[in-house]
Amino acid sequence: MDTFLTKKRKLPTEGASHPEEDNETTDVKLAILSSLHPDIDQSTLLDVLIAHDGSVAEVSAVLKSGIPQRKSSGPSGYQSSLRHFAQKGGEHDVSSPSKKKLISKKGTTMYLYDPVDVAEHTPCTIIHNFLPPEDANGLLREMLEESKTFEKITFKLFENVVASPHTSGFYVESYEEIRAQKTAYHYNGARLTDVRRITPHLQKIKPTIQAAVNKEIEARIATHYPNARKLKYQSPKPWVPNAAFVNCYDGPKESVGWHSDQLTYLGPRAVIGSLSLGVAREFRVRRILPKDGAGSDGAADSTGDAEGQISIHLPHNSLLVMHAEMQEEWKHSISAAQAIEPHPIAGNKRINVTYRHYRSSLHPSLTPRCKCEIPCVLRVARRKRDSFGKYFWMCHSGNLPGKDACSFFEWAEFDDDGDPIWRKKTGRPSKAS
Ligand SMILES: O=C(O)CCC(=O)C(=O)O
Ligand SMILES: [Fe+2]
Repeated sequence: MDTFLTKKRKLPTEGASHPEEDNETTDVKLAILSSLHPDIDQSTLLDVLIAHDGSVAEVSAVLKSGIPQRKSSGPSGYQSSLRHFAQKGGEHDVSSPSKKKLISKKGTTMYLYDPVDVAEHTPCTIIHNFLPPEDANGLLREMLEESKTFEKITFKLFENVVASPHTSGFYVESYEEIRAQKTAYHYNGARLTDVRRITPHLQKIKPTIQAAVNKEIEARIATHYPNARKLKYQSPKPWVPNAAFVNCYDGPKESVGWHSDQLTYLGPRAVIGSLSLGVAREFRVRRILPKDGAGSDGAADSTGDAEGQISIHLPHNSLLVMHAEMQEEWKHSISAAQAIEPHPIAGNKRINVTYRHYRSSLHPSLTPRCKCEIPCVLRVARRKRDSFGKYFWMCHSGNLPGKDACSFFEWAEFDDDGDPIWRKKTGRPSKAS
């Protein structure tokens, strides 16, 4: 358990009810709490401390009111819910997550383990022990074998070519699709060379993933979206994955930096089903706010990071659903770990499979081409309040070493279901199917 916690991290000082607590380090606070509550283990105390903005007095008061103890016999990563500890506003009001009192403050990380907490505080839902164990292990073994030939993705960062801090593979359903991926699709301005046919285990679990993700989407709409209706631009059709990206993180230092997933082929309000296998790691999410606008608590700053990070614990055989509000409004990452708990099958490795739905209406033969004659990338505006959330097409050859992006820019239009509307006469259909 301790392997997932960074004990040296600082807790928030703002909002502490006793100013004298401000200069205490986390370790000192934990030591105080430990001596007051010897029956509660340190990592649970740490989570409660974070949930209460680092206030020892507040935590102690809450704990005295009688708290269920952390179960030591649970699976790796099990923790009692924050619900037992954090006194939050609007806990039962799930219709609008924005109304809830935020307990993740700027500069801090809130650690979540319980699926109810994840659904409440993030744009994700998580299902633990998702597949029958033999299916999860079968897929893990298959992907560990596949990952021996995975490569790092290289991309241009300013003028340098850098390699992703993990390796990956990309799987589609047919040889025809492999050919299309290699000839028509572009990622960061370049074509993929390593595209693979879906494997027997990836294929076998696809219907289970599909059914679960659709169920989670329905539940999300019913409980979290205004008037219990799908979001504008979200597809009304059932989610049917037709591609899978597989990542392999070999050891605690392998990671993926802060990003949101490219919407070019998934379209607006995309939903992604993400299965974790092997070593448990931390998935971090943070909300993006316009740099010139105030956040929900009026605390926007120049980085747009007004609410702090939330860390979701991803154990072996857990399915994380990234919902329709995620890619546009949040960023995510897999942070490097201080230490990991080796997995009996995977050793130090974590395998992550993200199932995605590529929209036929966003096939690169239909989307705008820039002056470099490359199909454009679809982005969402996030810098300014006025244009926040608007989609646009732009050149992505600036991602290629030795090339600069051309000046192509076009606002993107979508119908209510997220399929593109083409108004200009550029040879594209007036409305793609
Ligand atoms: O490994 C994960 O859980 C996330 C991977 C990811 O964000 C991606 O492939 O885009
Ligand atoms: Fe991602």
